[in-house]
Amino acid sequence: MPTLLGMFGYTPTIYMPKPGSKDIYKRLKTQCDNMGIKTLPPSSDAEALTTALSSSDVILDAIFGFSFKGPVRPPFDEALPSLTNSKLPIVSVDIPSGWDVEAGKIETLGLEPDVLVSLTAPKEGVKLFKGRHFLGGRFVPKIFADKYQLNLPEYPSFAQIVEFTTVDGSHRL
Ligand SMILES: NC(=O)C1=CN([C@@H]2O[C@H](COP(=O)(O)OP(=O)(O)OC[C@H]3O[C@@H](n4cnc5c(N)ncnc54)[C@H](O)[C@@H]3O)[C@@H](O)[C@H]2O)[C@@H](O)CC1
Repeated sequence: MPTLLGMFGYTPTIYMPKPGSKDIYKRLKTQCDNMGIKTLPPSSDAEALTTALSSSDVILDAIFGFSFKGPVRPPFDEALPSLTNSKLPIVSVDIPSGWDVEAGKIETLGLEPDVLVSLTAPKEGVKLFKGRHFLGGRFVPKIFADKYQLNLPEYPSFAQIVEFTTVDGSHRL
């Protein structure tokens, strides 16, 4: 994601307090370095994050994924409140960080994003999400969507993203 943002002319700063040990994380970090995208130095406190937030416009939350299980351990137990307290708009990827994939926001530290971009299909835990809600990841074959009654919205034309609408057809917010 940061590499795409860089290509579209944004200047993201990455918060990754513990360098990822998986090969995929290492390769993504190399791509970001090669594009001159800044990563905050690994740290166990949230000071650098708070400083970076003071000169940021929006938070793109991709900290925890659908396999997250609470409670939130350090250093994220400090980082999540810093993100919330910044009052910046938050866009979460797939599931807001700190939310349980099925039970939803059961952790008090869980983020309250303004926008959620669900991938492939919205997860059970975001049923009560009230902000703007988009769906991306347009690769579910109709046979699976029907079989599992995913009830996915129609993507217009060649779009790779679609916004969920309310029952009266208007967009949320
Ligand atoms: N894993 C996947 O297949 C995909 C992940 N995506 C997104 O990528 C982001 C990261 O997803 P991951 O699946 O890597 O996320 P995980 O929730 O598996 O882990 C992210 C990091 O958080 C740490 N962590 C997990 N539980 C914790 C807890 N309770 N307290 C403190 N630290 C904890 C893990 O050790 C890991 O370093 C998310 O926004 C997710 O939605 C999507 O972009 C696409 C597919």
